[in-house]
Amino acid sequence: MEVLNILLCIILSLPLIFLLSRHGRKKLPPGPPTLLFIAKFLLPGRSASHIGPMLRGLHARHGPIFSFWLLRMFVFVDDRHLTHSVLVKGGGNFDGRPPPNGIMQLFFPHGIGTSPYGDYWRLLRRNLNVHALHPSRIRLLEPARQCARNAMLASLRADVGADASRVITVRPFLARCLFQLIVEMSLGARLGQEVLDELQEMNRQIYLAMARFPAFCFFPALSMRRRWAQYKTLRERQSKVLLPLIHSSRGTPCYAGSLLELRVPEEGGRPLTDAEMVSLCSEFMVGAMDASVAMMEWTMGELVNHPDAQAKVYEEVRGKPELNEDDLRGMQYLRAVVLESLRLHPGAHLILPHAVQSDAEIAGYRVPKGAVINFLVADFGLDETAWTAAREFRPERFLDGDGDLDMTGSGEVKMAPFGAGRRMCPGHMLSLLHAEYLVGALVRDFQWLPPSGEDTTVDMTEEPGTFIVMKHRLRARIIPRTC
Ligand code: HEM
Repeated sequence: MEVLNILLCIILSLPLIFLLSRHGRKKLPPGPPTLLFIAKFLLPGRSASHIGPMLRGLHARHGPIFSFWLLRMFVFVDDRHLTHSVLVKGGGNFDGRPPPNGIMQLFFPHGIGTSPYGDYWRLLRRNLNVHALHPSRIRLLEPARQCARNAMLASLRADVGADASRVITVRPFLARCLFQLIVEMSLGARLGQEVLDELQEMNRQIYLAMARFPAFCFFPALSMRRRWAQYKTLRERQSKVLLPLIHSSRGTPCYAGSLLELRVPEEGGRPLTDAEMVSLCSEFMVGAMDASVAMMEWTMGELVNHPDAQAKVYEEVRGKPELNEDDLRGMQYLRAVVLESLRLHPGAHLILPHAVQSDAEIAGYRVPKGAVINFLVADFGLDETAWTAAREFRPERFLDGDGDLDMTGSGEVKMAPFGAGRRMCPGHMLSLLHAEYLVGALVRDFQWLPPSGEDTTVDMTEEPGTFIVMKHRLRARIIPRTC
C-alpha cells in the first residue's frame, strides 16, 4: 500500500516536476555583474549624464536585452521589435509600474504615470482623457491658444524691433507661451504673470530633479542628501501655491475641476485627497511642458538649418491669420517636419519603467514577476532597417511610404518617443498639436536664419543627460515677414 502511495505521488507530481525543470532550463537575460552596474550608474552624479552612452555600451556587449539584480531584476531592452512584442503584444502583463523612486515618490506619489496597473490607474487615465484631452475639450481651448500665441509673437516682434540683425534665444518665448496655455488647461484660469512665473520655475526645478535622478537611480535620498531637503521644501511650496488654485477651479471645465468631482468607486466612492490632486496637476504640468518645449526648439533648429524645408512650411502657413486646428489639419508638410524632428530628437533616452505583473518570457529569457523593464527607445528613429537614410533630416519621408507611421506602434514600433501600448503617453496628440500650432506661427511671422551668417549652421549637439535637449539653446536671427 505504501509503495502504491509513493508511486501515486510520483505520478501526480510528474507534471509539476516537468514544468519546474522546463522553467529552470530557461535562462535569465545576460548582463553585467551588479557591482559593475552600481559603479557605473549609481555613483552620485554619474547616472544621469552618462545614461545614453553607458546603456548603449552595455547593449553592444550583452545584446538587445540585458539584466542585473539589485533586490529585484532590472531589465534593459533596446530593440524595437522586442519593444513591440512586450508593450503591444504582451497583454497587460508588462504594464505595471515599479514603486516610484525618491524623486517620483516625492513629486508624483499619486500620478497616473506612477500608479500600478489596475482600477485606480484606469480611473485616473480615463478622467484625463475625457476631461482634459478629449478633442471637444481641446477645441474649447482655441481662444486660450490664440491668446498665448499672439502674446508670444508680439513679444518676439517687440524684442526684434527695427533691428534686422537681432539674434534671439527662442526657448524662453516658447516656454512662457506653452506654460500659460497648460496652466489654463489644468487650472481653468488665466493667472497673473507673477504666479505664473513662480509655478513655471517650480515646474522647471521638478523637471531638473527628474533629469538628475532618472527612474532607476535607486537611492536618490542617499546620493543627494543636501538636495533632498531643498526638494522637500519645493514640494511643500508647490502644494501651498497649487491647492487654493485647484479648489477655486470647481465648476470650471478644466483638469483640476474634473479632479474635484472625481470619486474612487473601489474605495467607497471617496473623493480625491488634496495630495492626490496636487500630484496629478503637477504631473500634468511637468508632463506637458519641457519635453514639448524641447521638441519645438529642435524643430526650429532643423528649420534654420534647412531653409528649403522652412520655405515649404511657409508656403503652407502664409495667408492663414487664424492658423487654427482646422487649418493645421490640411498642413501635411508642417506635420511631417515636426515628426521628422521628433524622430531624430526624441524627448528622452528611456521611457518610464514598466513592471512585470507575472512570470514571463522575453526573447526566450525568463523574466520573473516584479522585474522592472526599461526601454532604450531613443535610437529607434535612427534604425536603418526602419528608415531610409535614417540620420538625414527628410520630412518628405512622412509624406510617402517610408514614414507610414502609426504613432501608437500597434502594428510595428518604428519610433517610440511617447512609448507604446496601454501606458503610452496620453498627451501625445496634444503635444503634436501644440508643436504644429506654435512652429507654424513662428514660421508664418518670421524668417529664421542662423545667428552668425547664412552659410553657417545651428549646433545641434545634444546635452548629455536623461532628457534629450539642445546643449546650446537655439539662437537665431529672425526677420519679421512683411507678407
Ligand atoms: C513632447 C511631449 C511629450 C513626450 C515626449 C512624452 C513622453 C512620454 C513617455 C515616453 C511616457 C511613458 C510611456 C510608457 O511608459 O510607455 C509618457 C507618459 C505619460 N505622459 Fe507624456 N509625453 C509628452 C507630453 C505629455 C503631455 C502633453 C501630457 C499631459 C497632457 C503627458 C502626460 C503623460 C502621462 C500622464 C503619462 C503616464 C501614462 C501612464 O502611465 O499611463 N505627456 N509620456
